[in-house]
Amino acid sequence: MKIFSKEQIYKGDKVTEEQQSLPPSELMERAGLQIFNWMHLRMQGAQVPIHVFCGIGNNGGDGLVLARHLITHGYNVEVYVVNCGNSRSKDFLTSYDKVKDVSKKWPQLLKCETDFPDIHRDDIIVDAIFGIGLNREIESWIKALFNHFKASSAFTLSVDIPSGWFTDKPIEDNEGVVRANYTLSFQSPKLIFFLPETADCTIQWEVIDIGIDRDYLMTTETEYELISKNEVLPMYKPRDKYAHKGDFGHGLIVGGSYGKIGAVHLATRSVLSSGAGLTTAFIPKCGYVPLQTSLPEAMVITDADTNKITAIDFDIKPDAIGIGIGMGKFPDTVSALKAFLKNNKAPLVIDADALNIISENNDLLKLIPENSILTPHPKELERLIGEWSNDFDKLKKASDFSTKYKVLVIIKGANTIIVYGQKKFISVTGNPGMATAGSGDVLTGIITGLLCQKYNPLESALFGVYLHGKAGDLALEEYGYQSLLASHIVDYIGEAYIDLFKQPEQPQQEEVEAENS
Ligand SMILES: NC(=O)C1=CN([C@@H]2O[C@H](COP(=O)(O)OP(=O)(O)OC[C@H]3O[C@@H](n4cnc5c(N)ncnc54)[C@H](O)[C@@H]3O)[C@@H](O)[C@H]2O)[C@@H](O)CC1
Ligand SMILES: Nc1ncnc2c1ncn2[C@@H]1O[C@H](COP(=O)(O)OP(=O)(O)O)[C@@H](O)[C@H]1O
Ligand SMILES: [K+]
Repeated sequence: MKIFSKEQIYKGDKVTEEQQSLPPSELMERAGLQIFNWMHLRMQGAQVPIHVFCGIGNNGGDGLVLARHLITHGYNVEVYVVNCGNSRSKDFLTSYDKVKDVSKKWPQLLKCETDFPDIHRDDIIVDAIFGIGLNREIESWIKALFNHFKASSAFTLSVDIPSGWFTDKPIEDNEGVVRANYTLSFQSPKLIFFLPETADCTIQWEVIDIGIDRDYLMTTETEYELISKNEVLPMYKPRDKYAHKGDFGHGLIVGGSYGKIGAVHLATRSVLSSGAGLTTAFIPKCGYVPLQTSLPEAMVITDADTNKITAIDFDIKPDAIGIGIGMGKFPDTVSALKAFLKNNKAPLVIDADALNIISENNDLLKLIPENSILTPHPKELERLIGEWSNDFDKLKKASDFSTKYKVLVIIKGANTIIVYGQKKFISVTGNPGMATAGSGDVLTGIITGLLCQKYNPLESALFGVYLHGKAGDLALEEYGYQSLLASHIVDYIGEAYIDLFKQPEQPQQEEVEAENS
């Protein structure tokens, strides 16, 4: 699903109005009606007090359309206009007049703190004060209004975007914003729903379709895209009945040191479980017996050294290599990585200590093959690209890094972001149960396994991050947040593949008949 920028949304409105020859404020009518339908479906006429707070731009206009429908359907509604200036939008004024057609009560004008209404914790707040048009700091009395919402603990439904948040830059005052329980976002979600510093703007969100021109939506390239099942399903490569293991490539995991052979086990098993035909681990000698015993499907090649990697020599021809897991940064290992990068021709997934070594030896960056996949967690990313001032700055720096060195950067986190030059993909699979030792090693293994099977680097990164998160989500159902282990994620890679082809559950015929009767 594409995430449109504010500028693209405004352009989409214009194109739609032209293409569909819409009368003025028709899109606002659609927006307000859709929000009403959403509420009506859930509230079924319940007389809970609903406080609709409207700004004076089009977001406020949407709020007024909603309020009008709530009033005509007999809901218990109070409408307020948050008077923060004189530049009321044309469509706002049209909606304002229409509210007066259906109610004798004028919307209450709020101008300062003494005007604030009482809000009970069981009431509902609709926040239609600022939308994507917010363009400057908010006055302090409006921030006080936002705090009044918060203090009430009432359920807060935000229209399009919680008020006070910008679509493309951080907020300056952490207190001067609305934090919504639910946000109904028009046509596409907002980027801020997915970034660590801003995701608490809303607990849940949903996209509302207001019929923006389909061609425009299809043909407009966006900087950000959400990745879920719909996006990865077309990448899946089905298996031919007569396929043999030679068709699915040979994956190599290079890593491990004394006490960290388990990490290699997890990654190697993930290469196998994601579908590679053959898999080899290159490790120090100390890992030979444990790995051969615990993972009979894998082959093992050892370094000359017992405890660490000192020279990455092998006589196999891997189709993809995942390197860095549990490897340490011993001087001999640093030299081994340098020598390896100079000679290597295979596609790479670079993780953990290999990333840390590269961060400390910038001259190695130019040795990384084009389209290699780097999988840093935030601390490793900082070592690579330097400090950032906020999430937007982080994404810009990561994009510049990806463009400069022609590599893919996977920023791991609650919502993992795959950076491919200036384009960014956000994966929404995964859960906090995966914040556990070794889960990153599993991701490296999965992506290496996909590269082996001739998924191209971008597909491997997107599909790999999706499968990893999905396997974690499925494993969660069995183990719960606390007991989920990285090896459980590996166990569920197969279920994650199978789930690709499961349809959402359809209601049984009897249920449909009961609903219709
Ligand atoms: N395709 C879409 O997504 C559509 C969006 N619509 C709505 O239109 C909204 C955008 O409308 P607008 O562009 O009018 O913008 P907003 O309604 O977000 O607000 C802009 C108004 O607030 C003022 N303002 C901005 N920052 C302020 C501040 N800090 N303090 C006081 N006043 C401030 C502006 O001068 C302007 O008058 C969307 O968020 C959405 O709710 C719909 O009405 C139609 C279709
Ligand atoms: N709260 C979370 N929600 C979703 N995924 C998470 C969360 N915390 C961690 N993960 C995922 O778990 C993995 C952790 O990787 P990493 O930090 O490298 O762990 P390790 O080094 O222990 O293997 C990443 O893929 C990350 O996206
Ligand atoms: K809003």
